[in-house]
Amino acid sequence: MRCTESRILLGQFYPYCPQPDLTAGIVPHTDHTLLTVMVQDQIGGLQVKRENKWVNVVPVEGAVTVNVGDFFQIISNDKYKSVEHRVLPNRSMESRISVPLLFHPAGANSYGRRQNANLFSRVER
Ligand SMILES: O=C(O)CCC(=O)C(=O)O
Ligand SMILES: [Fe+2]
Repeated sequence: MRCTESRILLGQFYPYCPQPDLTAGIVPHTDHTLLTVMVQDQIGGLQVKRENKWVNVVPVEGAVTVNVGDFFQIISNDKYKSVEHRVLPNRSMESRISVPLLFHPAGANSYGRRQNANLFSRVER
């Protein structure tokens, strides 16, 4: 499996949201990636689920955020969990920008693991 051959770079723009209580933002999900590496500005809004609670991912200047994706969970046989996350509607008067780089496995249409006692069966994409 060539883990880093398929890459997608996204530029995401979150304008100020005047009615955040009526807006979903980016709904809770896990990334269907191996890894997601993201830079973001200082506005914030990204949250990860930890011990059943939503926790803010506080932006740190010069730092990248790295999410373990679904494929990492699969090939690690559940040792590393794909992180559930969401983005709240932007309450700041300034727009927010994030730039995630998504790393997907490439070169095969389905993936499984060779260890005994796999927790996951094959996954088609
Ligand atoms: O903009 C963010 O902070 C996260 C975006 C995200 O979760 C995604 O694109 O999958
Ligand atoms: Fe995501």
